Amino acid sequence: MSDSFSLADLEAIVAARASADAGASYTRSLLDKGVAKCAQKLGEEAVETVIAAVSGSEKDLVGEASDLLYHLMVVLKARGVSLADIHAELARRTAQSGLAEKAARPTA
Ligand SMILES: N=c1c2ncn([C@@H]3O[C@H](COP(=O)(O)OP(=O)(O)OP(=O)(O)O)[C@@H](O)[C@H]3O)c2ncn1[C@@H]1O[C@H](COP(=O)(O)O)[C@@H](O)[C@H]1O
Repeated sequence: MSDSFSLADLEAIVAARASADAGASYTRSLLDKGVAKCAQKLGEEAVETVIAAVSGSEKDLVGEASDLLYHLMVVLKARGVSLADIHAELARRTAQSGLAEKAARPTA
């Protein structure tokens, strides 16, 4: 299972749980609170991931990064953005290196 588990599987789980009973699903209860609450949780998990990256163990980082990706999938669901949208944007960016993109930005 874990060898083949992907973000697409997590996206499908989040989509399925969005219509589950709120009392039986953390995902549904979070979505019911609205996008601002989902985004707040994403921000908290991002900070916890940063702390784990700087001073936690590898196990801590794996755990916090997993929480972060789950909460990102919930926020994308709350906003109606699909993983396919993200894949398309990432694919578009492969045409240019990050450094070239940074250099081409208009100066403020
Ligand atoms: N991957 C996850 C996942 N990662 C983290 N979490 C939950 O995210 C929450 C965040 O952790 P916190 O310590 O901030 O929790 P908390 O303080 O209780 O949260 P709040 O009360 O502030 O919302 C915890 O309750 C975790 O269990 C997740 N909940 C669900 N999933 C996936 O979603 C599936 C469906 O879950 P349900 O929607 O609950 O059925 C699960 O089988 C998993 O595959």
